[in-house]
Amino acid sequence: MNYVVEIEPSANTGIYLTNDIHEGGKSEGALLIEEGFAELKCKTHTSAVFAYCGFLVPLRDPETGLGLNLSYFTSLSFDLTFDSDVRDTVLIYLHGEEFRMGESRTRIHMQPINPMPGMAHYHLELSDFFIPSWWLLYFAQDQSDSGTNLRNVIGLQITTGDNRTEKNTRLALGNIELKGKWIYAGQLYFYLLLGGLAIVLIRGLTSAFRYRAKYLESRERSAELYKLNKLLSVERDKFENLSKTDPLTGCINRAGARELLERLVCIAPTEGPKAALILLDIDHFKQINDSYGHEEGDRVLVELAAYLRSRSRNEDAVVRWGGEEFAIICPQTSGQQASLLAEHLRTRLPEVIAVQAKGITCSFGVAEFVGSGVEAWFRRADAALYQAKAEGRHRVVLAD
Ligand SMILES: Nc1nc2c(ncn2[C@@H]2O[C@H](COP(=O)(O)OP(=O)(O)OP(=O)(O)O)[C@@H](O)[C@H]2O)c(=O)[nH]1
Repeated sequence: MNYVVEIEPSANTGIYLTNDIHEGGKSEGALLIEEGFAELKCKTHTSAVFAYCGFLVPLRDPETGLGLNLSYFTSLSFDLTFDSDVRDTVLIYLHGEEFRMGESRTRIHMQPINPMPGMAHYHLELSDFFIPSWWLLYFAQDQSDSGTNLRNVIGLQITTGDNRTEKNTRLALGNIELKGKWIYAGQLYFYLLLGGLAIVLIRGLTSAFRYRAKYLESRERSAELYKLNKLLSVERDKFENLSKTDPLTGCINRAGARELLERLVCIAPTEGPKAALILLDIDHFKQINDSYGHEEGDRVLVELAAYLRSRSRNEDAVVRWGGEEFAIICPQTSGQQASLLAEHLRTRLPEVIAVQAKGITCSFGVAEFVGSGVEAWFRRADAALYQAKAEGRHRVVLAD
């Protein structure tokens, strides 16, 4: 992007005449300033000093009041009319004010042009300005002091040139234009680099946020899945338990009992009896159903189951074996001990309210596990029960 400073000669521009009088010369000049141009008529006289006349255009930054920083400027252009008795150059100077070793001085930058007679537009690259050899000779302090410095340019000077004969010259200066860049290439690259880094950073952050959001989403989903699995496993356990529970009485059913018995007989041998099995069957239950109805029969079953559970030990398992038949699995119990428990249950049966009124009795078959498998164990208990029924019911029979 270009930045332009335009100067139109006028009374306000502050253009003034310079000539060699100050250095001891004799050249004469007359300056006329009109709106839009400044005219200089000059008669140069040879003398001991370099003879010249010229314009000096002050350059000031209106905001700071200092000279112009032309470091970022690229060109100087102006309209100039040239008339002279002789062929001559015109010298263009830029005066840079600077401080060195605590002292103020003016660094001169210069570029000659070779004007054609009459009016022409001149365009000069600022990079073509150089420090004249006379300035280096008289003012430069060392080698490092020979470069240009356009950071604080306080004046533009346009003077008659190198032809040292006596001459009459007319110079008319029109519009002056200084063109520059808002930022110079180095800065532009720096800002571009900065912009690039910012884009990379923003992209990185955006990706990081996106990945974090995904991570959080997947974590949330995992948590949901975990909860669902837990729920399913609870439901599965519930169904598994249900499949091993009798829905009417809440006792373990035959499937559950079978699993329990298998586990029991597999336990490593312990001292003393391993287990005993009590089978009990309600006597003439069919008649209960027939007399009081099936629902009342169910109530008897439910209350009897509760009675059996309340009278057996914690480690015993009460099983609804099927229909009106129950089993009690008693770990680490001998046949004798189980018979006593069965006897106890038989005699206390009237405690069951639903049973008492109907004069219900039960028959019991008891068998201790003797080490020849669950089926054989069960058959022995069943045979004892059959015997109890056959011998008149309402009794306990212990298998051999
Ligand atoms: N209310 C009810 N009755 C059942 C249930 N399961 C089986 N029963 C009944 O139990 C009775 C069993 O009758 P039987 O096998 O003849 O035996 P019993 O009448 O008890 O005679 P004994 O066992 O020889 O003393 C049948 O009438 C079945 O309908 C049940 O869940 N509820």
